[in-house]
Amino acid sequence: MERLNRSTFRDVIEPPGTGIAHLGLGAFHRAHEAVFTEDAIRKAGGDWGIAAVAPRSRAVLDPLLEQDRLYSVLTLDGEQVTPRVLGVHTQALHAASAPAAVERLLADPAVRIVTLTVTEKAYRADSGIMRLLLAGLRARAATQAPIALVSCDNLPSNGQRLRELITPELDDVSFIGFPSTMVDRIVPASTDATYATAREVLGLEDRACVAAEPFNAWVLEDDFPGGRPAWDQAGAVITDDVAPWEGLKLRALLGVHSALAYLGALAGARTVDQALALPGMRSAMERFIATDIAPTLTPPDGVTVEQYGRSALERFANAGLRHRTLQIAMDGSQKLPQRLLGTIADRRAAGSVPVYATLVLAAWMKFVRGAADDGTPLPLDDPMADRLRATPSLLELDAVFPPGFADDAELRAQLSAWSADLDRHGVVGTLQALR
Ligand SMILES: NC(=O)c1ccc[n+]([C@@H]2O[C@H](COP(=O)([O-])OP(=O)(O)OC[C@H]3O[C@@H](n4cnc5c(N)ncnc54)[C@H](O)[C@@H]3O)[C@@H](O)[C@H]2O)c1
Ligand SMILES: O=P(O)(O)OC[C@@H](O)[C@@H](O)[C@H](O)[C@H](O)CO
Repeated sequence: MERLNRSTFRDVIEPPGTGIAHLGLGAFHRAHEAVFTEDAIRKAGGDWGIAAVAPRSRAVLDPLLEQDRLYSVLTLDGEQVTPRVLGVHTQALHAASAPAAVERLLADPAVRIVTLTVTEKAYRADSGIMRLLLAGLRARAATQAPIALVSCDNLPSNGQRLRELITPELDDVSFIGFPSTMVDRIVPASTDATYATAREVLGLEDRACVAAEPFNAWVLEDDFPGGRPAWDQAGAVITDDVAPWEGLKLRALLGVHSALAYLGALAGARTVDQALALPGMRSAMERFIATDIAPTLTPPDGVTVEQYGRSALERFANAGLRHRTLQIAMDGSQKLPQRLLGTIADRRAAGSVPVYATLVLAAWMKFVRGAADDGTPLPLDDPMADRLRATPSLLELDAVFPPGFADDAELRAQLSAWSADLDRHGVVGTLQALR
């Protein structure tokens, strides 16, 4: 079968120039920012082509280069597949082997935006990608060409987080904007089944394709000193304050996603939709949202947490996505603080013990121990894996847990009760007893 490229597929955009450097050439960027940006260029023009930077692995970079940087996004709605070929990438670079080229890109005044999807664990001044970003910004200081650094990672106040990371390392940040953003589209890692679907629907071999759900959302603060694509004309929401959206997403969507990942993985569910279909799971998740999460959030005007949570559950039920529970379960030590532990801390401060949230925490603790309910080994893919496995009382890890958790007798009692239930009855037995 022929390969997807600019000769085999001609009806595709070719941006007139590069205005964005993107760090983190993973699945998410290809189905989210790239789609918004291509739509914005189609609607309003602009030299906003994207130079994508793969920090370490060449697994996406090489196929993309072989395909003239074209790839498809396969939108999956149950059994229905809608393909779309994107051509918004003007360059693709490898940071690990060509750091000087990336540094030049970041210093280039024509590039006015740097976006990032580098996962939670890369947000440290000493991570390789941050050091490279800092080197590029130091080189850029010579021209002071205005630029926005836009985190598209699932972190609270992600713009502020970047600002706090970057500011102490540079003499001058006056030419840099740090808008916070809320990004939302479920984009599972591609598998052989994804490549097979692409072959079927495109009639071409596409080794850089990604599959995604129909839903796609982006809320951004407007802090772009060098301008930005007309993302608003492509459906993005530009706001003064992203915090209410962020809180909702982190706790009512991602908190529930992680809950399904840990409870599901323990029960032997391979995918999120399978986890949600376990007996008792949906009603437990509805109660987790209504009883534990909702009281901790002030949602944006016109939205209720329960409504938002119900729509999140509908999205998780999309069987076409086959999003693996073990993928979402990765890096729990980096994800749970913003997805779950904030909810627990807020409920404890209000004098309540959040029963469903502590069940999820007990499930993560059992997951860390490495065996499913039927004894099947579970992998612990986490930058703190060694410390997690070596620590007898996880609540004492202050790199993960907020202060006060370790000494909270009521919280400990609820957690022990759930741990005993999970050990004795497994996830399904525990959930069924809740009904
Ligand atoms: N996939 C989704 O559904 C989704 C949705 C919303 C937000 N996000 C955000 O995007 C991030 C990436 O998701 P993805 O699906 O693209 O994952 P992915 O595994 O496909 O890609 C991860 C990217 O991050 C880079 N990376 C990983 N660890 C790094 C490190 N220590 N230093 C520098 N770079 C590193 C990888 O090289 C890769 O380019 C997530 O962590 C999340 O914050 C993902
Ligand atoms: O991408 P991760 O690994 O940080 O988290 C896995 C999922 O929970 C997450 O990617 C969601 O699918 C996404 O954030 C929905 O917008």
